[in-house]
Amino acid sequence: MAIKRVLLKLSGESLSYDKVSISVEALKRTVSEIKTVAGKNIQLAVVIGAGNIWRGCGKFIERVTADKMGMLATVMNSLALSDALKKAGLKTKVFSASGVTGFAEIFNRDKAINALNKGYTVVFAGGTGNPFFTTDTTAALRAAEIGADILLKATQVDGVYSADPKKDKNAVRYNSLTFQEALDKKLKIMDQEAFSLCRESNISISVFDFYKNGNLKKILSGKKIGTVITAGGK
Ligand SMILES: Nc1ncnc2c1ncn2[C@@H]1O[C@H](COP(=O)(O)OP(=O)(O)O)[C@@H](O)[C@H]1O
Ligand SMILES: O=c1ccn([C@@H]2O[C@H](COP(=O)(O)OP(=O)(O)O)[C@@H](O)[C@H]2O)c(=O)[nH]1
Repeated sequence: MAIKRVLLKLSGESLSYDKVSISVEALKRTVSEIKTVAGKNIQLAVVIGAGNIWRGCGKFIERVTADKMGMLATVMNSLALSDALKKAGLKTKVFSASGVTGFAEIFNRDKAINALNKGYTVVFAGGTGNPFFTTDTTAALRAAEIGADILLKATQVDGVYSADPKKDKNAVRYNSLTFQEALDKKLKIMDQEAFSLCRESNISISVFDFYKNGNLKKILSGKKIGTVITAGGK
């Protein structure tokens, strides 16, 4: 099946080189990767996390409040990304899960699909709007809502392994997996909720190393890199 509508999940660290802020150089690099695919027969929606701004707060601040801060931080990242994409010549729209009057339009599925059909790169901010969730689950949710053909999970590792490859040097990489296998093996590359949602909506997930230049384009050109997680067998 030809891929037309894509949900790209970026972690907040894709906008940062020091893991604690937004850096212009990291932002520019992320934008240049997105620019190689957006608008070229591909409808692109992006969910961006906020690990760069938020990580660590949870230890000091009560969970629900910390989660609200995390969601607000995704709004900041989304505004930064959207603005940088505009500077690079793309049309963009930001939709936020919760009302942030004056900053971004509130999420509306029909409006988001309409914008994608008109060639806008759409950025979904504010997570799901609820604490106790992550932006991985947000990505799966929005992918299902907009009827995305695939969810691309951009990470610092080159696929899904039998264990976290940053912690276990004996971890083995999978080329492909089923959702059932990912759930049964409790693979921590994404939340179990995200796997379940994608399985229900039959949306494949591709986990790939976003930090190698050209990988995003390669995946959308059909090159087999990273790990693909699907409903079907290996
Ligand atoms: N089974 C696994 N396979 C691959 N990565 C895993 C696995 N379990 C945990 N991880 C970790 O999950 C991380 C993905 O975290 P995330 O914050 O979403 O993206 P990023 O890679 O940008 O930090 C990887 O960097 C990796 O260290
Ligand atoms: O629906 C959501 C999405 C996000 N968050 C909060 O926002 C933080 C930032 O998102 P995430 O950790 O997914 O960012 P990433 O690791 O992708 O940069 C999360 O940890 C949560 O605290 C939340 O409460 N609900």
